[in-house]
Amino acid sequence: MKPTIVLVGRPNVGKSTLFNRLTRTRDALVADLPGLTRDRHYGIGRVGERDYLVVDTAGFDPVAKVGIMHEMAQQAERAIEEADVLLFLVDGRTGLTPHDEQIAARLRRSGRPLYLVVNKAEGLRREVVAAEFHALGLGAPLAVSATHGDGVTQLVEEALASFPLDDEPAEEATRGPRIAIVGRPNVGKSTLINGLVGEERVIAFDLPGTTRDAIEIPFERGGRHYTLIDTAGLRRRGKVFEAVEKFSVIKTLQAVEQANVSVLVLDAAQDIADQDAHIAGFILEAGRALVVVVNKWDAVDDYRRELVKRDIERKLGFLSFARFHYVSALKGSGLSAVMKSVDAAYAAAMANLSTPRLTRVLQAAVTKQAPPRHGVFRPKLRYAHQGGSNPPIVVIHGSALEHIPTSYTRFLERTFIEAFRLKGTPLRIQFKTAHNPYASRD
Ligand SMILES: Nc1nc2c(ncn2[C@@H]2O[C@H](COP(=O)(O)OP(=O)(O)OP(=O)(O)O)[C@@H](O)[C@H]2O)c(=O)[nH]1
Ligand SMILES: Nc1nc2c(ncn2[C@@H]2O[C@H](COP(=O)(O)OP(=O)(O)OP(=O)(O)O)[C@@H](O)[C@H]2O)c(=O)[nH]1
Repeated sequence: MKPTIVLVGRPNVGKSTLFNRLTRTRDALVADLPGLTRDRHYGIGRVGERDYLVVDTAGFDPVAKVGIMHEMAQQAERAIEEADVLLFLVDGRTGLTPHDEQIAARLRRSGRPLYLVVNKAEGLRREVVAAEFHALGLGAPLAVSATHGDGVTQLVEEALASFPLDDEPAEEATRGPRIAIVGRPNVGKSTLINGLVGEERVIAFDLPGTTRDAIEIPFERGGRHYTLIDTAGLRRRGKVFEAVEKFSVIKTLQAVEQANVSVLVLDAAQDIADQDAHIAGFILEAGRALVVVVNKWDAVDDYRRELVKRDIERKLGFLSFARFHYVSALKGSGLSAVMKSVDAAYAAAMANLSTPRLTRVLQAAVTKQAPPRHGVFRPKLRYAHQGGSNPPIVVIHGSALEHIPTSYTRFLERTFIEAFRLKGTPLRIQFKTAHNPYASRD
């Protein structure tokens, strides 16, 4: 499982700037998708060999007792409790403040691994920085500059040193698709899980009370094996599952990461909210196969149904790669079709794409529509092979490929998805340019 880094600190110390730097490598993957707004607080990142989730607790105001600020404060509190590593940011230019000391006291109480990060340290002398912040009693501060990037790689390496590098889920360990059922509070996730699992055979269900890893529930349906990745601490009472924890964004994201297929549950009785879009965006960023379930279809009339469909089109247009189902988890209607789409999305995410066929499809695409010329450069796409699964990665070799515009990359993605019938999964394209400075000129 990818470790979760949580950024905490008073306003203006540079949390968002550090967050952006820590997640930047991933931005390019999901750039320019119509309708997609990135969640500025939750992201995936990679520095060197290290993959991680990163959470920015910006706006964290522990004094708010009601309303949206209170909600945010609660999620921040949860993030602190669920962090694998806390990075406590202070401002090297303004020095230590009483507010820093209050936050430090709160973080110490959490008992989570904690690193003191002195930001805006470009041009500052290490000894000065160390002396100033030593008083916090949090050990030697790590000096960084979020804007310039100084010290950020060392910071990540040091903070994550104790976590194992390899976090690919062991494919052999479970049979069949690993499914994460996600969505904001009250959309009907537990009801859906019961509809899918409750009546069927649950192969083994133990409660590893202390483990912080997501819990897995293997089950069988229609003679096929699946594993459910739990997001809410499910407990079984008789035949039904109950969620015993409140909604947690971090658990949701970790479950998505660990799954092959995410089932995003939406509530037809309510408008699509930012939080729906953010979870959807995260699934896309993680490259996970997706099935969208619009739940509570029984509770809405035809007029509302039309509105919902239009609302989805407008706000979740970037999910057009996924299949949508309009169901009633409560009445159990539409669930078999959901599972069919889960199977199809899983097959697409794990598909083997042969090199000769990929190359043929690539060449046909280029014949149909050549990549645009960029100044004196005309990108040349020569051959393609598969570079990974879940999501499928297509590696394209050629020259001057760095000049290929995003729109053309999207065209290639669509072409591969159609040719290999990969409905339900995002697909990634990586370009590898041969290092011959003349090869690309014509
Ligand atoms: N000199 C310098 N300025 C920085 C650095 N990192 C951030 N800043 C500046 O500090 C200011 C605050 O940065 P933010 O990233 O918005 O701070 P924040 O902690 O997210 O603030 P809130 O969203 O209010 O919690 C901005 O003007 C940044 O440009 C740094 O490494 N060096
Ligand atoms: N009419 C209707 N109500 C439903 C349906 N599915 C769930 N509900 C109701 O919606 C409410 C929330 O359902 P839950 O399954 O607890 O939702 P959840 O997403 O697990 O909620 P959290 O555990 O808070 O995240 C309950 O009152 C359900 O009975 C449905 O298909 N139709």
